[in-house]
Amino acid sequence: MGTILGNGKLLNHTGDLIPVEVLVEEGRIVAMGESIQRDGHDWVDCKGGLISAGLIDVHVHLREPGFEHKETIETGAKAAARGGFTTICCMPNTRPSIDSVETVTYILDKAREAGMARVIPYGAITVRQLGKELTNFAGLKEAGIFALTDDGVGVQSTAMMKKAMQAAQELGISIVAHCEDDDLLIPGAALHDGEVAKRHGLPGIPSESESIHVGRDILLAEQTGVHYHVCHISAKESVRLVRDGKRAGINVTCEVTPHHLLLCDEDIPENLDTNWKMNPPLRSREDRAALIAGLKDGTIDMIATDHAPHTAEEKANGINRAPFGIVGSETAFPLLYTHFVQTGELTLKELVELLTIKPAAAFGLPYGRLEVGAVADLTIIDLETERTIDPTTFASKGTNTPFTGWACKGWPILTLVDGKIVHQDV
Ligand SMILES: NC(=O)N[C@@H](CC(=O)O)C(=O)O
Ligand SMILES: [Zn+2]
Ligand SMILES: [Zn+2]
Repeated sequence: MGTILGNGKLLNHTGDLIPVEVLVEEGRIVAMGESIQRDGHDWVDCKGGLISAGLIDVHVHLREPGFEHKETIETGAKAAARGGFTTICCMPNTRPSIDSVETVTYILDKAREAGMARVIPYGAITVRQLGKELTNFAGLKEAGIFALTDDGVGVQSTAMMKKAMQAAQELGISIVAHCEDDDLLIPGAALHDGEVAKRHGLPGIPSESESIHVGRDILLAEQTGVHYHVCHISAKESVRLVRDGKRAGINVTCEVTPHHLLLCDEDIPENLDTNWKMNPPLRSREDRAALIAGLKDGTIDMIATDHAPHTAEEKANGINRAPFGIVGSETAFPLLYTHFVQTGELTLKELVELLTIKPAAAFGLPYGRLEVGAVADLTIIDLETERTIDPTTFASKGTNTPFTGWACKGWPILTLVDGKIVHQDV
């Protein structure tokens, strides 16, 4: 006995929406067609919504272990399921950081218990993310990490990064980088180093603090042959470097966040609401345009949220002292659908691919495809009903979003992981 997802729509090869039913049995998609024999199967009404392969988010912060007041694996994986994400990859800047087999195993166990989105942890590149000593890559790989990163901080030493890439390449693990050169940072800087920071009399975070690492690392990736992936790309120079790297045949990929695609520093409210403070910062209008251009021409491979929950108390510390980061799991698809697909900037097919098959392909994940035989990770999205973003309804512990009150369509109403319903709002 299986479950039929009925009354749904499928994006076909030409990008048209056609009626579809999907039969799920024992965690797999076993049939798809305009109409499937009832045969005593359960039947779930998709209410005319889009049936997509489950969304994949390669960049989230789940905060556990160590910062459970901000988020737990359970609340973060639930928030992801609510946002239509079936696979999420969690960052190692926890306490302890994810730099040992024990912590990887702890997270995988907790995630299994939660039974929400599938969670695949990153392993840290360096012990305690201090940039001094490489972690046990082979052990971490064996324990089940997604890839290696020190996200939260940049790897400052060029020699350390080169050593990491050589070792990762030999083991077939990707190196994922938070690109930030600390030498170029002014302590307390919270906004992009541009007109807006200047107008407020604040020190800025320069674009080069990101792009210098992007350039450095692409050259090292060329030398070492590793798959190198840039986190949350934000500056136009970084986009150019990735584009040039790809043209030169270097194995480089990158992600962009919904907030860097939707917002720029000019949008930050005059009161400097700390829900607009994130790392990297919202950059200039031209940077934002370069990100959109990069997304369209294939330079940018995927969209990832950088879901970074913090408590309201922490965020109440003023623009200089509040922590960097905003939540994203529960608003990503509706924001992107409303502001890129409905406006004609991207097709629905392009958006879905940027959140499914593109991240899966870049990292070799066996998910992201809607086809018979595939793992039944599925997301059903209501493309019609408009709702307003309301953080009080979030499953995440974090309510730190600049998008409160934004009216959107494209809300995920049903999420299945391994054929099991993990979110249902129909
Ligand atoms: N993006 C952020 O602004 N913050 C992240 C760290 C990170 O992604 O670098 C966090 O852990 O809060
Ligand atoms: Zn980062
Ligand atoms: Zn991050």
